[in-house]
Amino acid sequence: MDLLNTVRTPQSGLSLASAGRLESCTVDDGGRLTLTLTVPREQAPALSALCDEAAKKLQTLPNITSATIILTAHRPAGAPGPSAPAHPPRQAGEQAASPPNAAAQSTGASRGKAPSAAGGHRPLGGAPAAPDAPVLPGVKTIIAVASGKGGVGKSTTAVNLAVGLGMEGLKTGLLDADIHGPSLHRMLGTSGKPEVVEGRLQPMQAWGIRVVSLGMLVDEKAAMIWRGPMVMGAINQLLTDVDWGDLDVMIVDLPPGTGDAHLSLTQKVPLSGAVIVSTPQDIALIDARRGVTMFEKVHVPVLGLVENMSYFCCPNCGHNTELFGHGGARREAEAMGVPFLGEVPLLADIRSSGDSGVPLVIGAPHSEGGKAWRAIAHTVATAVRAMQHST
Ligand SMILES: Nc1ncnc2c1ncn2[C@@H]1O[C@H](COP(=O)(O)OP(=O)(O)OP(=O)(O)O)[C@@H](O)[C@H]1O
Repeated sequence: MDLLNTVRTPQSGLSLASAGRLESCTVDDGGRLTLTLTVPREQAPALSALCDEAAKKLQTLPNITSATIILTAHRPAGAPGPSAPAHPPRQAGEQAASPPNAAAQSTGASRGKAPSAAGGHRPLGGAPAAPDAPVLPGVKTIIAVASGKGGVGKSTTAVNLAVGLGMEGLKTGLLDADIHGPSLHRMLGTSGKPEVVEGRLQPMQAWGIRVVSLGMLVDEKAAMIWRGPMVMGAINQLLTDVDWGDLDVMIVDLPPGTGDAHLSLTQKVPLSGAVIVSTPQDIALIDARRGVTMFEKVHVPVLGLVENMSYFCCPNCGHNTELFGHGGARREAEAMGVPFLGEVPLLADIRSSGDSGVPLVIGAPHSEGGKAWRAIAHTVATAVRAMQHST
């Protein structure tokens, strides 16, 4: 905080330490420091201009290899709506996550839809939102991949589905909105940071698709402790500050459950459909049912349920063991009147493909898991094409 106090605005002499409240401070094993500060909304533009210099000062601390400052802004008392990140994460000496004028862009409203009374975002300064301007004008279809419960293979499904859709000939993007546990960059084997061109983040390319994950931009430990408004602001930025270009379909990997990210996404973009992933286990299915109900409430059609970890096929003897039961998701889909998209077995090569950064549909397309996911991708591609022809 002493170091932050040495960097002040020329006009009013404000510093990040004097005007901001420290929310969190983490240092990872590599010496990467991430500070999160809440600042008064009206001072956010002036204070965000100090972040680069302040981050450079922090980098001079012993054992610190890089420093990132994240500002979140409070609305003035009485103003409607939540607070939101005041500018994208900024690292000393790095441009990747800090497009110029980001304070005005970061809450996305300059290109986004009008803020809704239920918690939409406003720009921190600059032009007001264009009421009906679409957020992703070049993206024809947006599909969310969700699960009621964590660890059921939602991200693995999102990756193989997105790459599989690319293999089906659709121009595909993948947005990692699993803010508290972004993992897609690892599953796709991307490294380094996305470039910034003319103030807009460029998606990275992997296995024929475009991808952006918060894991490419900030320290994962910092994102894990973000609260609701910060999560919503970060998702807004990943939608509006990224140059997604023209896409046939965008897959959005949501966090597990039915929380802030889901709300933010459904308010911000017109979702064409949702794919829900579950294991056959009862407890996972109860949560999957909640997910289906949530999407139905916000009028997003559920394209179907995927049963992951459906059975374990022993690589030695070929015997199938139904570790979490079997067929539960198919029965649940029938009971809820939503399509069943297919079952994917529990296989060691699925786990290792996630760790190696080569999705199974690429690395072993003819394996049992590869075939299962290609079939699911084919069904979703058919649904996407049908939706596009009907509009
Ligand atoms: N069918 C499968 N067979 C073997 N391993 C799998 C399978 N599906 C997923 N896994 C492994 O299980 C772990 C969790 O998967 P994944 O990260 O996709 O789950 P998730 O639902 O996205 O979790 P969370 O939402 O909590 O981040 C990963 O290590 C992944 O490789």
